Amino acid sequence: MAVPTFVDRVTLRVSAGNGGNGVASVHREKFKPLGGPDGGNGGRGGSVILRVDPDVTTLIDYHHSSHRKAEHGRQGAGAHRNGGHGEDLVLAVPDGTVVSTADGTVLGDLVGPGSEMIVAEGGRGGLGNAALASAKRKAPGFALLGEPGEERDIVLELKVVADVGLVGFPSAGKSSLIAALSRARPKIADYPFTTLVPNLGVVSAGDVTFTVADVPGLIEGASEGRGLGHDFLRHVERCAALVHVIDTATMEPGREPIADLDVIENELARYGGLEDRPRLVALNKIDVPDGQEIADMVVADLRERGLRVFPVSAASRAGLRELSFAMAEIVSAARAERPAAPPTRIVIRPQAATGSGEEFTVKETAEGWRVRGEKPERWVRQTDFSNDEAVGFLADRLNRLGVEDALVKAGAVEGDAVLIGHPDNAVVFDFKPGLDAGGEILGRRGEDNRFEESRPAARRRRAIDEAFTERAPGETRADVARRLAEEGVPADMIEQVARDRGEELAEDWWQAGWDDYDPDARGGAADPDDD
Ligand SMILES: Nc1nc2c(ncn2[C@@H]2O[C@H](COP(=O)(O)OP(=O)(O)OP(=O)(O)O)[C@@H](O)[C@H]2O)c(=O)[nH]1
Ligand SMILES: [Mg+2]
Repeated sequence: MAVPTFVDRVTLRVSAGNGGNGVASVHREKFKPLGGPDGGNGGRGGSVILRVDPDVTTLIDYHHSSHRKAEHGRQGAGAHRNGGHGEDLVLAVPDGTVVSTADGTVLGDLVGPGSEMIVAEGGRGGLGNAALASAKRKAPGFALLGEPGEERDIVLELKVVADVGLVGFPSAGKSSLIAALSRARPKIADYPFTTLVPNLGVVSAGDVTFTVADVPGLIEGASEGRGLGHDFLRHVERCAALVHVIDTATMEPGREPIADLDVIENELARYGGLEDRPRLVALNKIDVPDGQEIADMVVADLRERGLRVFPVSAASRAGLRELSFAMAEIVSAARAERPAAPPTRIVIRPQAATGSGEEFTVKETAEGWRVRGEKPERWVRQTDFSNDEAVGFLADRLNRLGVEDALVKAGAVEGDAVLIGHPDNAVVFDFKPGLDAGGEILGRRGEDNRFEESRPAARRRRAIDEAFTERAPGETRADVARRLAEEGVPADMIEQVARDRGEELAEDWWQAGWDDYDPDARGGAADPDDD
């Protein structure tokens, strides 16, 4: 298999899996008509993860298929069964992949085999009603929805992390050498700056396999950014060893091998930080008669400087074997000396929607009061708005966070629109402040969602009365009473309505089926987001 064209930049859409929904279920058993809530939690959605794989050298796969999705989490079920997690999608990327947003913000730089980065986090699973139970809300008749997985566009860019960097003047034959040593097929031409982005070749010599980067040509002043200097030097920085590629056959005035070497070394020195890299010298183009002559003239001088020098020809392949084995040697030495850096692990956390470190913000807009914040927005996503109790639970959560207080303080009055979330997909509520500070506030536009303390007593009595009247076949009065109690209706109110209707409720009507269920044993912490 030929190494494909080097691809060093690609835009990719990544979609994490949605979290599974939690489930509302009540334990039922023969002779125990009413058990505790036993709805399991939804599973977490799979995340999309980038991981450096040393066997991958290009980003070409992502050109062919540029939208990648992880698996969704599965729903919870009764009997405390939690839904399975969605499988993470792990995408193999080359060492040195830089990840950024479409607008150029760098999110991370993956260097070192095994380094990884979560680029889209799977949605959390929703809690089932078992997990939502508390002393106050003994058997919630609702569960939380799973959250959608993250989705974003990312730009992957390969910044070479090669074992060996080839450095030299433009047209010295760096790309030609890479092509001769490996299966890489970079562009080769007889004009300077043919190579604009680094090429990477995989070279084997004996039992050592290593990567060689062919990078843009270097000229005097490169350390100050002349030519493609800076780009070039940034790539070289990541190489463990350097090979000077020197053109022995150049006709340009003022150019000769030792002067060329000095110019390049001077630029490397001015860029800094490269002093410790071992170096080799390849005197290229000895197939040209003049080139061979010049090489013979300078070899001794260069060796006197303590350099290992290899007269070679990318064209005739003369000297390439010796050069590649010398490269393998210094690569092995460098690897032995510098154990691989521990892999990095980066997680892109979504930006806090408020950007202020506060839990939420309230702003007045033309459409109404806009509430932004990680928690309020997540809670809204988790809410099943077709379930009154679930909406009530949301209202409680928002209250405890202080959203109502903040709205009142900001000047919101009853009937104002309140929008929670991003302008594109906000949920709109009518503001309806509670009578006391701790009272609940929010219902969805046009609905009164609560079946708890908020309802006027008369309406609640009517609802209880209805529940008794509409008793299902086989359901006893005690069953109805227990169901209502589970829904949070105060026991004395149920008893009162039952008495008014002339229904007889046994003394211990509220006990049956509860023996295996102790909400307080769960610490009564119904809301995992409450500290
Ligand atoms: N005769 C001969 N020509 C060579 C040899 N190696 C490279 N060349 C020629 O030199 C020219 C430049 O080669 P490249 O490999 O593109 O040089 P480069 O160093 O990658 O150049 P830039 O990418 O511009 O920095 C091309 O015309 C090659 O054919 C060689 O060993 N012998
Ligand atoms: Mg080149």
